[in-house]
Amino acid sequence: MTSATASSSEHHYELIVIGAGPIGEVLAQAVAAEGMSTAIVEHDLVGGDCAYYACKPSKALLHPIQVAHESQHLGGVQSASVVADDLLARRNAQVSHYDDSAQKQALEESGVTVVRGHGRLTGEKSVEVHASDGSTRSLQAERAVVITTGTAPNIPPVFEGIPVWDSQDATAVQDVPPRLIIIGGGPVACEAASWMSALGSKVTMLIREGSLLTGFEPFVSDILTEQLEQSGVDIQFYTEAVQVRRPEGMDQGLGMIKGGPITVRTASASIEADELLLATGRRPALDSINLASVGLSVDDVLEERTPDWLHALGDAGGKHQLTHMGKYQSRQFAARFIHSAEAPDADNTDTEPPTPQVVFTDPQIAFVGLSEEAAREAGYDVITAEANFADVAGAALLRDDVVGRAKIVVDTATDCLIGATLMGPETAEMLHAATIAITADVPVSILQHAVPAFPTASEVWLGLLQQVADSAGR
Ligand SMILES: Cc1cc2nc3c(=O)[nH]c(=O)nc-3n(C[C@H](O)[C@H](O)[C@H](O)COP(=O)(O)OP(=O)(O)OC[C@H]3O[C@@H](n4cnc5c(N)ncnc54)[C@H](O)[C@@H]3O)c2cc1C
Ligand SMILES: NC(=O)c1ccc[n+]([C@@H]2O[C@H](COP(=O)([O-])OP(=O)(O)OC[C@H]3O[C@@H](n4cnc5c(N)ncnc54)[C@H](O)[C@@H]3O)[C@@H](O)[C@H]2O)c1
Repeated sequence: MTSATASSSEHHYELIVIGAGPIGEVLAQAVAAEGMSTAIVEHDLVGGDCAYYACKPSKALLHPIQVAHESQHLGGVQSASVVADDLLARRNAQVSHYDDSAQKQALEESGVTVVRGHGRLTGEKSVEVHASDGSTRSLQAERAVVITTGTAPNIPPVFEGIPVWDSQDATAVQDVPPRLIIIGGGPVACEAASWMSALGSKVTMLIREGSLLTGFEPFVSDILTEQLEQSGVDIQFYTEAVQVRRPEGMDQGLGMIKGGPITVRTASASIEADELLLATGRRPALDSINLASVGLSVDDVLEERTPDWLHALGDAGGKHQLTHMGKYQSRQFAARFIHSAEAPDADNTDTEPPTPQVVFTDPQIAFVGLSEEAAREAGYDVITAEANFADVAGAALLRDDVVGRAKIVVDTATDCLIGATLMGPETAEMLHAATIAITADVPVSILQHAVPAFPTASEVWLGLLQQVADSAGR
């Protein structure tokens, strides 16, 4: 067992982690649990964006909305409706009213030293922490420094300098704007359109491309567009902002409307709203950690041209922007760090596991592995199968009017699943079956003997697997 050593001006740890989001926390806790001295540096809330400004508050808002929707499509119950103030109160409770003391305490109880302040590199294995009270603390790593600083929003040039909402404001919404423009069609835009519309905003989505959720199976966009439009969202594809004006813009705090009306001019129209949410993606937050002090650029980190002692994991590493995938990276890294005397490579895994993702819209969109298009682009020869959830007895019992579709992608060379999309009722909880099938390389001929219980939505697998068997001539 080793412990932190401190001289009057410098504190030594085996591992220093910059950024206490879920990825940094998982790594620091795993290493500290082995008795290795570990410090984690955080300049905002311990728990990171995920806990306070992203995953947790967004799902805290979306789940009651989903329950209300379901009850409106279920005979035999008096349907529930969303009560805006109560919904925001639930969100506040789920983010502990933006108080991280319990999360900080949990980290400290697991043996991690939490250092509050902005961390930046000052040289090899050296980190300087600037606290909000103006004090500075120097930390020295014996073995490694890991950057887990998450992401910062992408701001297209036309929006630069104009006060508007980013995803943090949307998840922390306090003031509900009567009219909201959302720029973008990714998961942030689609989920935020769902909760802002349920809270009472008239939402207009402006999307540069011709679909929502690019990269997912094409039917996902078709179904989701119809569902969002039915709930009152106006969706305009192939539409880009060319000019933006907000004469009385001012930042009034997180989740508050940032001033007077905002006007967006597109190629064909001018649209006015009370707020605008930029959901145009996020990039690794590597700009303010002084990489130059160790002779590195942002690209060096993203392309893994870093010295042995320096690594970036989670969103900051640039491979995924999903909590569960970052936490997986942390567990893998921690195992190698604990068992090797040297600092391990960040990416020393034999194979990259399939990536699952759930977008918590109504219906839920659960996706793992490769879409058909991505599989073909990667050179696979594939068989695909599709089925509607409305044709599955177990799904039809969950909701009176079932909307949704499932698709699987099978590699003909191995007869194994390489991708699955389940868009329908309660599919978030069904996804792991597909993830296990892909990870374990279970052939379709075996999967056909995994019998789903009746009457559940999982019976969708029966039709999908039979179609693949038929196509393969079995
Ligand atoms: C609205 C929204 C909803 C999302 N929903 C989901 C979801 O449902 N499921 C999912 O898997 N993913 C979701 N994501 C993505 C998910 O939030 C990220 O993948 C996840 O937060 C990454 O964790 P992280 O630890 O890498 O970074 P973060 O959670 O961003 O944490 C990084 C931490 O580092 C701190 N930090 C940064 N720089 C410094 C510095 N120099 N010094 C000290 N501290 C620093 C930050 O303050 C922050 O606390 C969502 C994202 C958004 C925007
Ligand atoms: N449930 C979930 O798993 C979940 C929920 C929210 C966010 N996330 C993750 O967080 C990350 C950020 O999400 P996101 O939706 O912001 O990013 P994204 O990259 O998935 O989508 C960004 C959208 O903005 C558009 N865009 C980008 N630049 C633009 C520009 N200059 N002008 C107009 N449009 C532009 C893109 O075309 C796209 O539609 C993603 O990796 C996402 O997977 C996950």
